[in-house]
Amino acid sequence: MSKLVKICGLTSTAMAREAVDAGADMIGLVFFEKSPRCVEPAQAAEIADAVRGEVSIVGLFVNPDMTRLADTIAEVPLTHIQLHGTEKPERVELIGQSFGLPVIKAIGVASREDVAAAEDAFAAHADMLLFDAKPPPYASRPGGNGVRFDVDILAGVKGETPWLLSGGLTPENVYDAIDAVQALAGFEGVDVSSGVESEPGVKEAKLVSDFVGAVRAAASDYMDKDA
Ligand SMILES: O=C(O)c1ccccc1NCC(=O)[C@H](O)[C@H](O)COP(=O)(O)O
Repeated sequence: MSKLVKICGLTSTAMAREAVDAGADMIGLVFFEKSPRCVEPAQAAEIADAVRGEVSIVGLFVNPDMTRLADTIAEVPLTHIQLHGTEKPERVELIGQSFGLPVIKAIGVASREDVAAAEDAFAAHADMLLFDAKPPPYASRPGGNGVRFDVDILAGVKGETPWLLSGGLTPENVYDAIDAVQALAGFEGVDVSSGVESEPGVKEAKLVSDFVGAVRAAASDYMDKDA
């Protein structure tokens, strides 16, 4: 089955067009001031309008208040909200209900226990989970750090809530990463930011297209093996 590809942290309409033309399913717009990928709502609206209807448009927030969410969503109609902070399960659910949008809850994981705890806590409250590496101690942001985690820790995932794999993925390593998790319950796709950039905030068309190509190849080889 085809897997979702989310390209996160787009900062221009040209990058969004390249991501869509490469075959991405979701694009992420970062509304976190400390990120080099942060976009103002007006800029985000332009980017979203350029590809609306062709791709899901995910707004990424870190511990947002309701006013911030409401103001942003009024200016930039989104298809999904991604929460990448320390939001609690009830808060995740409240945000989803308040805005009538599916919520992707990002979780930094480093052990099997982290994965199990995240599933137990958020299964009934989030529409999708995004397993990411924990940010390194020097990081100025909770995600988009290009850091990998050992995907073997996902082996016991229950998968009641669909999930995306992220954290340090690149066109070179995403095939093997998918191969390792492809058969796991709930695996829905992958998310990338740093690995398809020439510098933070600047996506490189060739890297994006190589990344999507590697994801499609991994899914198709898996189906062939399974047949
Ligand atoms: O991308 C950012 O700058 C960012 C800032 C604050 C919170 C989350 C952020 N990115 C989250 C993403 O969805 C990334 O795609 C994910 O963490 C993977 O990033 P990378 O390891 O760089 O591929």
